[in-house]
Amino acid sequence: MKKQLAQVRAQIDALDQKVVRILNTRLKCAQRIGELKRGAKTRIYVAEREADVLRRVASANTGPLKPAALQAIYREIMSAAISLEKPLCVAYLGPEATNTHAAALRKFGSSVDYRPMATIADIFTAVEKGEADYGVVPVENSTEGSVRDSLDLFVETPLKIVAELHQEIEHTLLSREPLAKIKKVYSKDQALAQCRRWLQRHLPHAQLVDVDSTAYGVQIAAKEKGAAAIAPRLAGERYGVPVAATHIQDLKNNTSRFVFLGREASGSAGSGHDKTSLLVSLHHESGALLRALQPFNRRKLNLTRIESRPSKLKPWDYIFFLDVTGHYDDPAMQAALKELSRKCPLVKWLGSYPVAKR
Ligand SMILES: O=C(O)C(=O)C[C@]1(C(=O)O)C=C[C@@H](O)C=C1
Repeated sequence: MKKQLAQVRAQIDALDQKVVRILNTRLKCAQRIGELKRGAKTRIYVAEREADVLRRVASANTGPLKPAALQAIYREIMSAAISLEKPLCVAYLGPEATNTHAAALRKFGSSVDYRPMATIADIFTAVEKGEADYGVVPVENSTEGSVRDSLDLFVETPLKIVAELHQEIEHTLLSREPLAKIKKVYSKDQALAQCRRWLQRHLPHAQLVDVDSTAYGVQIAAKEKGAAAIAPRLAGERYGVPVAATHIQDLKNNTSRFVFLGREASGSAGSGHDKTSLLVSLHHESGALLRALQPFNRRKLNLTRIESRPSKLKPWDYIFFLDVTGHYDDPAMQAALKELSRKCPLVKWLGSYPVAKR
């Protein structure tokens, strides 16, 4: 057995040499692409190309490599490629170890720079001002629905959505105290709401305190007597707060959708499997919403989401967020948008980007 083990390990050693050589050859190609992009002043991160690369390698995979492992490996390879093309900075809702941080790492890998921001509004501002190249914000959750803080910021921002990601969210109660001694639970409003029933059952007398992020709640719970936080388990490890209870979200498969914001929209070619996000306001007349949706329906453009928010300009005046399958530059989408613009006082294109796997 010892001899056989040594033989197979020698085989692995030889293969590793080859893998490293091939990786470096691939990275040299990325460096060349970087030169070309810098010369032409075009985008370094190209979501639609990454989606294409991931599709190609997935279809070449005959196993035993698992699809998720292949995807994670390629995430890191492309992250290394990006960092050789140009140092990129991604702003996320900090401090470290929030769910938004995890989503950012899953999208951009570990070779780019990350910048924690105190609030969701700060993420928009950092990208708008060019202090970060991209920003990541949560937009909706399968248990609690829309993240209002994020949606409202889309009204004013010139930024475009360049990518999306679905991430399963598991909540952990972190505290230095046993359950019986917990008087306050700190977390982001969305996380508190996703654990509402568990909190009623196990901590009915605790005060629930809404703070700017889950990991910020953990920083408070690290210092305050009688305090706990709802956050990712990793945040407990990061800030030295022990686990008091795990899997406390009310629904299994609790998933959040994150979007990535950039100053430049994704390319006109698209990935072939894209989604377009829009913000629309309507005239106050009966049937206005129906008429606004007809241009998509007639062209068989699938409406995957509609969400209303108060316009904040007048009471009972609303704006609508629409997600439609297809790319902004598709002829059918262009025709639908032209028609929509004739019917609505405001149509704002928020971005077109590859549809993420759920
Ligand atoms: O094809 C490009 O535009 C590249 O920069 C290369 C590459 C890759 O490593 O495959 C890296 C970053 C981009 O986001 C997309 C793809």
